[in-house]
Amino acid sequence: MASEEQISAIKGAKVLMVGAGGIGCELLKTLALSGFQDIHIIDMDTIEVSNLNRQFLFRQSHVGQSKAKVARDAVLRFRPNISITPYHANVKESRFNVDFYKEFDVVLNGLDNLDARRHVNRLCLAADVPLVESGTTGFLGQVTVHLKGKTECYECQAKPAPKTYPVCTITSTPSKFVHCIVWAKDLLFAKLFGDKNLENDLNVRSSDATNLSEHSEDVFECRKGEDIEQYGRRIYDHVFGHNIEVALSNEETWKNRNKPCAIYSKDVFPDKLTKENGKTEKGSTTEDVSAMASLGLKNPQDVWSLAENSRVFYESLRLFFSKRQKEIGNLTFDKDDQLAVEFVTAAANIRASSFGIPLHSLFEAKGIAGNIVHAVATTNAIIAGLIVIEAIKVLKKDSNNYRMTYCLEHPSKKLLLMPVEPYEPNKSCYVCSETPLSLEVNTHHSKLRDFVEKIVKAKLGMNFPVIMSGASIIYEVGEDLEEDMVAIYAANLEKVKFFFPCSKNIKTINMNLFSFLQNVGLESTGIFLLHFSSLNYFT
Ligand SMILES: Nc1ncnc2c1ncn2[C@@H]1O[C@H](COP(=O)(O)OP(=O)(O)OP(=O)(O)O)[C@@H](O)[C@H]1O
Ligand SMILES: [Zn+2]
Repeated sequence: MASEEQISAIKGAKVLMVGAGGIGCELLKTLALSGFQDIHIIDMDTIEVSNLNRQFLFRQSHVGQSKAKVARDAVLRFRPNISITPYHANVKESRFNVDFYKEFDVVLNGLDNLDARRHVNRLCLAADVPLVESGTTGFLGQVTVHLKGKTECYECQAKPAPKTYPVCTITSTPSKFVHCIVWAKDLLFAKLFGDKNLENDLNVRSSDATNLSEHSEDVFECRKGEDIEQYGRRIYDHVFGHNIEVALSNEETWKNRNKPCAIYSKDVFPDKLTKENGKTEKGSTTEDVSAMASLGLKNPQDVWSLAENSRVFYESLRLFFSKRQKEIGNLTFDKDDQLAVEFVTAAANIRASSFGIPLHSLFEAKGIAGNIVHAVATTNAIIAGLIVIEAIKVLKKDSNNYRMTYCLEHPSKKLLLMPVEPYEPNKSCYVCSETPLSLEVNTHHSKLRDFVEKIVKAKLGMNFPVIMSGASIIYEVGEDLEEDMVAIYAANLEKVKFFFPCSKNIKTINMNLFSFLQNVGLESTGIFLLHFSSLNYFT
């Protein structure tokens, strides 16, 4: 039973929820049932069929509609007198600024990605609003409380980087199915359907005997007069045949490894592919276009033979070029894109077959390709309950009792929920502390672009950096910049030794990154130190 004090804290509170997915649906319901009366909710997504098994506020008829709006309507049906304000929007939009955050007593995150979490963390710090952060993966979950100056912020501890694999394992010596998936998804799929200008480690030159005269052309481009079947066969033979033979020619590589075998289309494809595969043209929308459907393959849990994978490979390629041509050049792999999953599954299996690695079903391949750990609705419900418990403590300013709680898969000391006292802020956190952060950059080689892209944006997560040298802006990102300024900034990005000052003395450049004030001290050695002072977020 809630005490009088709790009830009045809840009733008077204005809360912001970010995310109306698995955790968000549970959270909105629990907040409403706990007596919260003024809830704002931001979610940028629309409802997908795959959400329905656990995001219980949504029904089949809602597919395609805003999650935030449908979640609101569903909850108002059983709590008609409370106020729920939905925003079908990205939380990173500029309208959700410090002033917007300041209106709330507490912010509750039910997000699924680091980028948005970091963004909300920084705005909560800037607005000095407490944040209750959460996450689940299968049976695991956690809820943490972040209060400026009192507890660590979301970014005080470095987050483990997603698993990566050495490039040579992916391109030359795969030994696990996941290596074949990464190859199919990040190299082959990206090369065929993604941005052609992006760097890619896949061998792009062909030295196939039929084409000696056109040696320099990109083998992944469709040639003049070539029909889609010829193109598909050529790609197949190049990546699964020719490239493997080239790899085999390097004897050293295979001394202590099993040799792969080259696979050519003529050995696995029936003669007239197009006729056989082209008979059914199901599907008119992007979501409906499916190689499995047109080939009559029904069960995504079946493991296909090499021949079946080869047919899916060709058919999905053909469907991309015939039904989704407009998207080619801009596609990135998406685990919810059926045709993309079919292509990647087939390509990974053919490669696996070549390297003697066991083949997998589309269902398994999709899980690996999308880094999917199947969501557990119960974990989301438990986590949502814990978020509300912490939110109430925040509202009562009961900071001595804040807890970070971990939801475990197996009991530890007979407990499945492990509460821990929150940690103190990390004194060297560049986001919430005032301690400068030092970075070393080799100014002889680094372009301003390297600095902006690799450090400021990728590493530090600054979305709209404004970089100043003395009083002048040398780089800026923004929606309403003049064209000539955009051109000047673009030119600045390409400058090497940009950081070399005219004078040999240490020079200070004021860096205003997302209105972060920063100083750059330059040393005459060509290495400079960057001092961050994160006092003035978003001011
Ligand atoms: N930048 C953002 N702005 C607003 N909402 C966001 C942002 N990033 C993620 N979200 C929302 O956070 C929610 C996270 O929910 P959840 O983890 O259940 O993911 P999902 O996309 O619904 O399901 P799944 O990824 O498991 O298929 C999603 O509804 C997503 O739209
Ligand atoms: Zn911090």
